[in-house]
Amino acid sequence: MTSSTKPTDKEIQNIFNNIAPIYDQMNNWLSFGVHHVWKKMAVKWSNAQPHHQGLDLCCGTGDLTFLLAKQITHGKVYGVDFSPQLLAVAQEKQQQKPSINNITWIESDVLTLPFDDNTFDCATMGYGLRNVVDIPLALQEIHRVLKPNSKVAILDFHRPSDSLLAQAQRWYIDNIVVNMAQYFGSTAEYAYINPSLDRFPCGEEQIKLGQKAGFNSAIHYPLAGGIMGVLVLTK
Ligand SMILES: C/C(=C\Cc1cc(O)c2ccccc2c1O)CCC[C@H](C)CCC[C@H](C)CCCC(C)C
Ligand SMILES: C[S@@+](CC[C@H](N)C(=O)[O-])C[C@H]1O[C@@H](n2cnc3c(N)ncnc32)[C@H](O)[C@@H]1O
Repeated sequence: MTSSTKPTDKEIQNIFNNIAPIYDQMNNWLSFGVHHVWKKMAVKWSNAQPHHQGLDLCCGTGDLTFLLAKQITHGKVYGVDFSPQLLAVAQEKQQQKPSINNITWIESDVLTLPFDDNTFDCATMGYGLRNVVDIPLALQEIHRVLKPNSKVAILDFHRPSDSLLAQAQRWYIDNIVVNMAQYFGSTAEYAYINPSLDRFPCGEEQIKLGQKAGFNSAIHYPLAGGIMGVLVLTK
């Protein structure tokens, strides 16, 4: 895989399996802990309520799944990911959280979700949409499994419209992020972020894709000056 070619499903899976042991620590260091705030905002925008059935797509090590589960005190939450190594970290983390007992972890590709139509009252996806090999299909699947009027909040990197900030973001990822990853022997895995962001549709395009997938409402909220964003889709 060269940095400009789009990786296959298997290559994406390998990237995340490889970085499982350092994934959480790197996110905390690189974002100075701020990714937890962005994740809380995504849960709020998903409109999760105590009796809901919730779904966290591309759940990885489960940060968003745990936040959803805290909000959904009387319902069930499903965390879905195709990386067994990241799911294992999520399950280890759950053992340190005995009060959270409403999560089911599922190893699956989010492009073929193992759920019936109209199952979920709310959903989240953190840093997943940019990584799936077929974004329109992922949005169609989310639309299929959500109940009518339910929301999904999709958090991901975004290129800011301010060109100086966009350059600073690119520099930060190519230098700080990749150099820190090099220390752990994971250069290639983190060097993949910038090209994946170059290919990722901007907020306006994401809104159109959401509408095309059948959602009644689509809003994109820029975060931190537009270096991140949350796409909120309502079925
Ligand atoms: C939450 C973070 C990363 C998630 C993440 C997403 C991916 O798609 C990956 C793919 C492959 C490997 C790893 C990942 C991955 O970890 C961390 C976000 C950190 C960002 C670089 C944002 C940092 C913002 C800071 C507040 C600094 C701002 C710097 C400025 C723009 C100069
Ligand atoms: C950057 S991580 C995000 C993890 C977590 N949601 C978070 O916010 O920290 C991206 C995740 O998407 C998962 N992923 C990518 N494509 C997927 C697919 N087609 N099906 C299931 N999981 C996928 C990866 O395994 C990885 O766990």
